[in-house]
Amino acid sequence: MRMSTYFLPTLKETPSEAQIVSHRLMLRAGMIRQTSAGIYAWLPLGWKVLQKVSQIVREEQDRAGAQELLMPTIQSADLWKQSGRYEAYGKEMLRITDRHDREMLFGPTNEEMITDIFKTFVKSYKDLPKNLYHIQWKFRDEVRPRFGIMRGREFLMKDNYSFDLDAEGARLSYRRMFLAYLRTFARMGIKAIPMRADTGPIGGDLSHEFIILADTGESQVFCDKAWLDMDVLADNPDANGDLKDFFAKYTSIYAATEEMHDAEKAPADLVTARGIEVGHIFYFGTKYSAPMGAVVTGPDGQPVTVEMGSYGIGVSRVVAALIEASHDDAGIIWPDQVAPFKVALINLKADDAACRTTCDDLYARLQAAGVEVIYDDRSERPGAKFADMDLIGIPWQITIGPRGLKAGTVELKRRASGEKLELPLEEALAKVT
Ligand SMILES: Nc1ncnc2c1ncn2[C@@H]1O[C@H](COS(=O)(=O)NC(=O)[C@@H](N)CS)[C@@H](O)[C@H]1O
Repeated sequence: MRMSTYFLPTLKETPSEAQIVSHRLMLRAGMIRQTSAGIYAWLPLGWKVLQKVSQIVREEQDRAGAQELLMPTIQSADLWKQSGRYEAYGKEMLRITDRHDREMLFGPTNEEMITDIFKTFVKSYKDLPKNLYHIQWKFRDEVRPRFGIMRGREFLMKDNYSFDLDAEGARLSYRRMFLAYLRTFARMGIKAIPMRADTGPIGGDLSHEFIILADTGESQVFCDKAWLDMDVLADNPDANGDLKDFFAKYTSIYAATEEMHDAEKAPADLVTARGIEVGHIFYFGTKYSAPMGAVVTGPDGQPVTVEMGSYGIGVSRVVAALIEASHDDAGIIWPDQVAPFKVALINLKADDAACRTTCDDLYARLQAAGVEVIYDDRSERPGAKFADMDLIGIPWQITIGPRGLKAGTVELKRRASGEKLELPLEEALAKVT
């Protein structure tokens, strides 16, 4: 992508309405545009990151045996009347009446809808377990949307729903999702700590929130210092096993949200911090399958009400949480795994023929090698180019200028460390491909 044509409306000033760093940087980096309270358009740079985050979520769901589908955003109120949540959900639910005066709503979550779909088609225990997910926009009419997309009203969520014959099976599904969540966030280059949590309006009696430690987090959390050095990707339990040892290990290291914190049980090495909830998983048994009649024929021929759980990740919130966890005064520092581009190619002198030819060739070679590159070919001052690339957080910068060309070198900079190397173009190319 060439900066001279890219729709990237970066801002020089810090928007006054932005109170936390991720909101400020997402606006300044031209990633989002508020269209109304708590509702945002995702501009090209932001959309690229959102898709990368979604793809890692998708890969780990598929790896855990979940199956992707897509449910609509608009739902019939009838489903919510069956489960008894229509009134209980309260003002956060956006209620709509269609032209035939049918009561509809913009879905804040999909337990009822997925249970209705499941029960229509699954009649026998032989078809269990099932774990179905989608990545879909949700609407929650938050009384005070704030912090940009961190607490929005329309937001992107990956939500799973598991169906099992009995509680033991449902707890295995829960452990499989627990592993998938630890892997998902670790693959994005962030540390999300699973904490025993309250179940709230979703319900049930077993629940964990996955919390990223960040000074601007909305929740107060407590955890054993051991969590800070944990490398879950080094742990590779047999995903087809019962995961009991794995689950016991990671739930025995103290971590609790404020509601669940118990000072008596806290370890000596206790970390108290602010946290951002990026995921929340629940086991809630027959809370929805009973009132909605999701029943299968059991092994003995008798009817069995299926046992369920649901598992959510705030995909759009993760983008903001990534920035909260990884930025500096110059701007965003994207982990390689989710960066919108891998290389920023900066031409210091756009009107210098030799620089332009060398940059155009390198741009073509990087693209041919499948490297995602953003090429600053504008006639801007060098300082403005460096500032923009630092702001939008591209992991590698390759800078080409007249002096370097004469010396036969380019400058390669690693955004995260700030380390700069002067080296031959071929060596720089080798480092980023
Ligand atoms: N207003 C919001 N803005 C952005 N993300 C949100 C918002 N509300 C919730 N989320 C994200 O969505 C995740 C799941 O939401 S939840 O309410 O905890 N769980 C559910 O809705 C379950 N149905 C999971 S399938 C949260 O962990 C959080 O990361």
